[in-house]
Amino acid sequence: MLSERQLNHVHSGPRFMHSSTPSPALSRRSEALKGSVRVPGDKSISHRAFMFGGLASGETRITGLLEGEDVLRTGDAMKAMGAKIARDGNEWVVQGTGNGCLLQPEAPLDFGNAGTGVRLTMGLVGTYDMETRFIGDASLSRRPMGRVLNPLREMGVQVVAAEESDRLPITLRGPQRAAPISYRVPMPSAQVKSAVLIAALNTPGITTVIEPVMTRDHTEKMLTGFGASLEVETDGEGVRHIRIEGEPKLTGQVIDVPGDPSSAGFPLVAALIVPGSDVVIENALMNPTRTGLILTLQEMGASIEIMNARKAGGEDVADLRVRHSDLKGVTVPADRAPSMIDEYPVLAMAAAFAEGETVMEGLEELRVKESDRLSAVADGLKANGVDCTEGESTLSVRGVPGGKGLGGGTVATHLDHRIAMSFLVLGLATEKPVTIDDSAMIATSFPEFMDLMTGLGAQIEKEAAE
Ligand SMILES: O=C(O)C1=C[C@@H](OP(=O)(O)O)[C@@H](O)[C@H](O)C1
Ligand SMILES: C=C(OP(=O)(O)O)C(=O)O
Repeated sequence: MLSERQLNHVHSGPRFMHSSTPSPALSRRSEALKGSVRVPGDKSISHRAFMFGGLASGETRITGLLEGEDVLRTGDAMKAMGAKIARDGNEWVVQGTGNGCLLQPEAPLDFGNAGTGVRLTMGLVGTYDMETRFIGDASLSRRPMGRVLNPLREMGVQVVAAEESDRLPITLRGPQRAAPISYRVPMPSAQVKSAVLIAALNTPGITTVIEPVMTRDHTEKMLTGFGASLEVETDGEGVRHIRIEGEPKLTGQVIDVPGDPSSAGFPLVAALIVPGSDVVIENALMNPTRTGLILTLQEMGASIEIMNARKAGGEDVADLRVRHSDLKGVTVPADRAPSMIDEYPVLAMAAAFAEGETVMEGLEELRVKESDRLSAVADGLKANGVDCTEGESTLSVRGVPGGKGLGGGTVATHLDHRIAMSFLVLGLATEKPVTIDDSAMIATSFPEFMDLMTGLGAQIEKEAAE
């Protein structure tokens, strides 16, 4: 069910702002978690489903869409540029404008907290001969946008206005005819790769994106599904060369969005750390660019059974049976980071209960997420008695199996949904409760989080604000 806040969002467009009153929450040591759950649809695929559906000719029908605030804002942006989007029972129905036919929005596009939404949409509209203004909340306005603006500048896009160091609010003005480029992505980022590939949709000729380290490949797969001509070649060094032909005809599709493996990480880690737990998470996306958390937890000794592995809509999916496990610390190599980039906060919670030390390497990208996640995790762990060390791009956590003496602290979430959910998971197995200063941002990616977790037996409650 959509909340009133979400319905307003989709039906009347602009605009709620995150409430200025924080909504603290608390979790406490819980009895065994039991049951079977379905996590909401994958956020990355949901953003792209609205975006490509809104651009394609004809109708796109989407089931399993994540109805989180981030995705709904992408839907609003597509509507502001001419797409028609409506919910019809369990489906979302999108009538696209046709590739190359987006309209100039009348008001700034407000992406709230969503990095994916704003960065991919900058690619989408940057090459249009029109002016578009992008805004976001305090968290998004602190995040770097130069990583997307730089390749767009090479394609002929003008950055008419931006805050210092290419931060939001930003106004783009596209050229009459964009120039195709060959662009080597300087950091492992699916958002940057995707922004350039999407910009190529309104650019004549062949655009090439060179990706030294493979990141999630939803843009490549989905654009191909919508009819774009896209070729991927991996060279002897494992570097991917992605070539896309400009100005393709895109045609509406039927999309079934699988469960978000990043959201699955929360009930999954909760089941591992709460004694006696036995939980099934159904229909989780198992795309190999997204499964780093499962691999790492298995190396730590986690009991995660992958059941009913199958294909759905061109993606691997499976059900995961997770049972409480005695975990041991491991070293997580830097090259695994792209396949679990959003999962480090919740991995750190598992590490807090593992025997010995867990060392996570190659975490520099965590500093530019909704918050500086490296600091936010380290500070929250310390506030709850967990011994850890924050390096420039590393985090080491020394766990306490059983959680004795842990908890009792309040965590600053810095407008970051994953920090909020991770620490609520921590408190399910610490001796003392864990409090978070604000749970409101959970609605950006996992609106059902509280109900789903309490349904499994987790003791999580909202607290009255001070
Ligand atoms: O392309 C995407 O859908 C995403 C890419 C990742 O960001 P980066 O590209 O910044 O690594 C990830 O953190 C984000 O949650 C979703
Ligand atoms: C980093 C995330 O999202 P985004 O970059 O879209 O804000 C996330 O969901 O963890």
